[in-house]
Amino acid sequence: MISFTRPYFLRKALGLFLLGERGGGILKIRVVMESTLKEITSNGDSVLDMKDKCGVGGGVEDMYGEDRATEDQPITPWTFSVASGYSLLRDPHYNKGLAFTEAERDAHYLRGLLPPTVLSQELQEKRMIHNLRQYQVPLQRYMAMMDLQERNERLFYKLLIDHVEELLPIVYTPTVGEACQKYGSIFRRPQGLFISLKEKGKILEVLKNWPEKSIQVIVVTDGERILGLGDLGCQGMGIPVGKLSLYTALGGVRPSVCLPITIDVGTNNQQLLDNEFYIGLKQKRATGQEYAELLDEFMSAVKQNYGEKVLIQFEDFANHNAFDLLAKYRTTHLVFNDDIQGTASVVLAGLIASLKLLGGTLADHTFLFLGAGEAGTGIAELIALEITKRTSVPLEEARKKIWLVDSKGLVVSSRLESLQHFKKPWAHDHEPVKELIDAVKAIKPTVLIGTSGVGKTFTKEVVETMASLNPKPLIMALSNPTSQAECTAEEAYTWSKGHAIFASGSPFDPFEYEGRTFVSGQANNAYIFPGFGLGIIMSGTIRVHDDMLLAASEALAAQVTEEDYLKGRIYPPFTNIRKISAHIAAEVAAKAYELGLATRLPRPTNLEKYAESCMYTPVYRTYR
Ligand SMILES: NC(=O)C1=CN([C@@H]2O[C@H](COP(=O)(O)OP(=O)(O)OC[C@H]3O[C@@H](n4cnc5c(N)ncnc54)[C@H](OP(=O)(O)O)[C@@H]3O)[C@@H](O)[C@H]2O)C=CC1
Ligand SMILES: CC(=O)C(=O)O
Ligand SMILES: [Mg+2]
Repeated sequence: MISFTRPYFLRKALGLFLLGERGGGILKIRVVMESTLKEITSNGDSVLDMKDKCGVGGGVEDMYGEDRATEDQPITPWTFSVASGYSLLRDPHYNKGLAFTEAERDAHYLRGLLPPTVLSQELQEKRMIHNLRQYQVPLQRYMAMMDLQERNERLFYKLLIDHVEELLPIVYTPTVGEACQKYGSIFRRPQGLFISLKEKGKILEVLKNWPEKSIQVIVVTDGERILGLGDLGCQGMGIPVGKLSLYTALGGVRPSVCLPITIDVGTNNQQLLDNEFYIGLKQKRATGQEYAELLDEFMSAVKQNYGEKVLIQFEDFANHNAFDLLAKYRTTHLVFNDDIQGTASVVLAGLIASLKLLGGTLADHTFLFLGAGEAGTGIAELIALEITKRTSVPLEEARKKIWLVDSKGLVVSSRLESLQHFKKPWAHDHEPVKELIDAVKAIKPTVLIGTSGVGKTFTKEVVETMASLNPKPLIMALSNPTSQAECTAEEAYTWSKGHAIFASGSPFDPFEYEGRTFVSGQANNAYIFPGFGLGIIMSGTIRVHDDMLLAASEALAAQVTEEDYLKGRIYPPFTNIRKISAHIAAEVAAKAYELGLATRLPRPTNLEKYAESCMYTPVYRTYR
């Protein structure tokens, strides 16, 4: 006997609804009128509810991506089959392990394939976290989490959501950095698509090899600047995988619509090229036209395969490509560079929040950055933009409050000729200064931000000087992973004698100084991109606009409570992140509607409730 799954909404045509039902390798299509929709569904949401919830591209009728291909555009014929028995246990989307009920074991040919005990998801979760805690080495925990993700997706996400503060440092920075460094050795099964130079001319076909057809978010890297660890080539795949698991866990974007991609154009990392276990192309990086052509083919193929409204997040590209890619595609595609834009938004949120502790307005402060790359100049520009919005000071003037130091020293006008284009707006008039400490003494910043990718660069003298210049110096050590942090929480609090307000890109444990416990915030774009992406998807937004980044910053800053301030933190804890993400999503979507960039019409009245209703929850579903 073939058992069929619950019907699901495929498309609406001529006022009728087409429902799909899967069973025994057969896709049954039923045509019904709207009035009968409620009757047809059994457990959980009605099909009508599903249809009204957020769908691909934020639209309703293309929920399964069927409508986005034009009539004359070739499509791939594909079929559904129902997993049952052994293959059901091997399917991470549907596997529930020992949580299959007696009835499900009967209906799905599972008898004898599982031991007799039936466990609840809660008990499975308790056992899993207990097992994870037995591992002393973070990389072992990472591997156990990845195994779980490949075995039982819902349990993975439930565990991650319920233990977010504990597990974020495992699936994300800092441990994901080590995982990328060792990716060749720990690689088991593909978790995303690898598109290398070998696939040139065939990228559309490669995209069609991915099992999911309706994709809403792609995180793509070319592996050249993985965190502050440099060029890790193809092994950078850990980053898109990790970022997308946060899209789901923190932002509630369904895992099936997320696609991690690594573009492999070679690597200039000689150690990897010499390593027999390296999994990528063993050649130096392609550059220039060869690189541009591959990226262009990729961008076109993505749009052709998934439509206008797929969000493409560029992640950990080196700055010599990142700015150009963003500039090239921001008017033709829905693109977002997390390192430039997401980081800017999260740091601006922290700065807005910190004004409660520091006093004054943003325009009253002076900012000094160590590092003038993607993160540094991205943040600098958004601060300047926010100042102009709030004060009507022209952008050029606002920029003068912001100074950057790169590997050659302070960015000043006498260096203008030789500066990369993204540094030029920051080349103010000043005599050359070589060292950071001298720049601190000369500029007298109230805020010091590290985006250099180089650890230990905020020395004792630097922090002490900041503390001598300011009653409450704001110090942000943003570089990841922990080994690359410009200073630790302990150093910031000790050297400033407990006066610093501190935040870092990778997390630090609370630190006790002279009887007071300081809880530093994590200034990481993980606060922003999941909610930002959700806001874009649910509203069917077609382009990213800077005002949406400002809206996200203000939404995040508004979530910092008195209790957080008392502990010295300028970011809320991650424990509330799903509520925070819904709030960010709502504000981002509201801005998109205001700007006329949102296509999901009519606009839902209560965007925050709508965002919450769109969010994936990983509790097990009942199988009939
Ligand atoms: N917390 C967060 O959410 C995020 C953190 N980051 C972290 O920020 C770091 C930088 O990333 P990104 O901006 O993309 O990298 P880039 O390579 O674009 O920029 C690095 C900048 O640091 C400068 N630099 C390097 N070494 C030194 C040094 N010894 N002294 C002074 N300046 C130096 C470089 O100078 P030059 O231009 O002269 O080469 C460059 O301007 C990484 O560690 C990354 O993990 C990034 C994004 C988000
Ligand atoms: C957090 C992040 O995106 C980075 O360090 O690159
Ligand atoms: Mg990044």
